[in-house]
Amino acid sequence: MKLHFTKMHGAGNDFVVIDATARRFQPLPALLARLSDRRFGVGCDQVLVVESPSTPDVDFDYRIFNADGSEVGQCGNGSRALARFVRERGLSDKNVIRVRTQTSVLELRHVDGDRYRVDMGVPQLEPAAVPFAAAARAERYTLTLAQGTPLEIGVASMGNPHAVIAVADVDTAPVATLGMALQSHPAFPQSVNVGFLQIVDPRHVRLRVYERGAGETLACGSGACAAVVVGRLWGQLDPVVDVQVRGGQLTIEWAGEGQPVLMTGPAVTVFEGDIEWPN
Ligand SMILES: N[C@H](CCC[C@H](N)C(=O)O)C(=O)O
Repeated sequence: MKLHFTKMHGAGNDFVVIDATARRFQPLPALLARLSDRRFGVGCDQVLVVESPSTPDVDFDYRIFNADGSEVGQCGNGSRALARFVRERGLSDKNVIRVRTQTSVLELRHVDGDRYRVDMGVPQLEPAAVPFAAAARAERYTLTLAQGTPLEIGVASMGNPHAVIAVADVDTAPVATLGMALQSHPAFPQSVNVGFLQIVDPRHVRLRVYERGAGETLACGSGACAAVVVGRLWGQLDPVVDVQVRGGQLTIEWAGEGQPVLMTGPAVTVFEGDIEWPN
């Protein structure tokens, strides 16, 4: 069987996108590995599957699989890629489309050129909703790492779990070391995406993210949203922030508690292809 796919990226966070609106896609582990593996397969951070809606309140269902095969409930950069994918393939004639993931309903729209805008929903800040083991909600938590080092973090969910660490310089931050340490920390029962946030000024930040199930990516949309939410809760960021990531730039807007986070950024189609796969 020939499986058609589209290779896309959002600020360097890259995806293999499958149109499963007309034909069901079976997310077999070996097939996901073939699509994700950068040497033995196509290669991407996440595989995105677009399906016909399971409920009338949305236009599409949207499944997200990390490079390690784990299925998750949010992918911000991926949602912009999905908006472009739907537009380019004429899967909808609407200007604003609603998509459902395992954990969220998102609203997507084309802005201009390569730029798309996503309503990422209201961030969840209660520890149990992340999930994160803490007695009560706080703006800052202190975790003790294996070697006894205390670490101060912010925590938020955008439909997927995020920890945010303030650093003086993202270029020298111990992204992989601390990222892996937090991902295996018992306080995060479903692991976590770990953001390293350098605040340049209240309107400009730099960010690197060590993602759950993918390692460090060149951009993480939900990570950029979580970092701005935490930075605003710390009283250090404006309502509109430009987030410089290694693969480009995202603009994140958050008016405050109880309000949705809006993310604007690029989505690019790189190429299309087919792989042979036994059906
Ligand atoms: N790259 C994605 C995040 C994927 C989420 C995944 N790493 C997880 O939650 O496990 C983004 O732009 O939001």
